[in-house]
Amino acid sequence: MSSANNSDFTGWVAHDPSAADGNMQWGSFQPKTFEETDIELDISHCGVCGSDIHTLRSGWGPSDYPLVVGHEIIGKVTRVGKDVHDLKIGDRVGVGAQSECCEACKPCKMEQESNCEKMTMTFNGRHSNGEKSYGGYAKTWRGPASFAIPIPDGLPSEFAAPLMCGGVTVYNPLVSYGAGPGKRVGVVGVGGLGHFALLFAKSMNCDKIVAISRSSSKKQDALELGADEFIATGEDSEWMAKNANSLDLIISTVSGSFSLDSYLQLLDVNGTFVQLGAPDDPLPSFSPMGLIFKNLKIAGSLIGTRQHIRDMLELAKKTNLQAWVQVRPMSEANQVVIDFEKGLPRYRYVLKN
Ligand SMILES: NC(=O)c1ccc[n+]([C@@H]2O[C@H](COP(=O)([O-])OP(=O)(O)OC[C@H]3O[C@@H](n4cnc5c(N)ncnc54)[C@H](O)[C@@H]3O)[C@@H](O)[C@H]2O)c1
Ligand SMILES: [Zn+2]
Repeated sequence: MSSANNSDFTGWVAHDPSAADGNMQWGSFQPKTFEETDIELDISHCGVCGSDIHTLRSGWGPSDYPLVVGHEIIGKVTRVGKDVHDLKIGDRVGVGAQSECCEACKPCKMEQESNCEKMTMTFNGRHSNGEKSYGGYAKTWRGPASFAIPIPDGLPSEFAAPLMCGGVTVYNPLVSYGAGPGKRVGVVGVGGLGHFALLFAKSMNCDKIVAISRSSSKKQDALELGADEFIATGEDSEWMAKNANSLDLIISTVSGSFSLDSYLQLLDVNGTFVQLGAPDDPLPSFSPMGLIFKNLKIAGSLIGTRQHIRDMLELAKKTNLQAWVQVRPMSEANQVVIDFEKGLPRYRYVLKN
């Protein structure tokens, strides 16, 4: 690993889509200009999210290379701009998938800033000053203090890191769609987001939690994570009929293509299907009949607000949430990306400096 000059930061730089095959280069990159509303972090941990991989391979359209991914960042504050009043050097904070908002658009005024019309994504985005945003597969992070959330004492950094994106992305729709007593919740896709959805649905005391996966290889894990039942869609051709009308809310974390029709059959009257996974390609068409006859709703949801993050961190601390993380050295990031693509994480890799 070579050292960088004073003005540059050092991290895993992706130069083209081959980065997703484990071809990121350790080297220097130019962070945004330091402004008085900014902080710098000495990064201790960064979770590995499916969105990192989509972006590395330009799956959502051409990425803005060179880039540094990673938006589940935990670090200690090492520098504070003059206009930052609520953070100080030494504080332990987290930065998730969003690192800036405009404060002026309709969603921002509704305190729904995670849907800001001009939002800055933590990597592969642009700050309000026009400069590129760089993520957490690095030594140092620089950006606005306004999206750095203090981590409650007692919550380990390796658990806090993946909560910053993976955790809040499922926490938001679970809360927004009333997960809790009286609700039967299905979770499709038992990966990073999915495992958090099972853990949180359990801590919210839902009536029934059902994990839905293609094979039964994760059945035992899902039951330990809080599922009451498990459906292996690839192993039982009768799964839709057997489980029809059995759920009120489905949280789909599926990152690839899937048939919406089949999952809608599992919803009971007035049920809601929330899509969180963001496949590279559009989904196959579906029949509106399934929606119409049961008054179903299809929703999407993007990460969560700062208040969601704060509330979630408190819940995680209060319930002693045990995320299933595998801590790997930052130096192994390329191998970690390869392993992620193979579907090996159980259930979230966290890079540690
Ligand atoms: N909406 C948001 O704000 C938001 C935030 C973070 C991540 N995401 C997206 O969510 C998705 C999941 O992210 P992750 O970090 O949990 O990834 P992950 O790879 O850990 O989990 C995805 C899971 O879906 C499973 N899966 C894939 N295709 C499937 C199918 N057809 N049927 C059933 N299961 C299937 C995979 O095996 C895997 O277990 C990604 O697309 C990511 O970009 C969205
Ligand atoms: Zn993410």
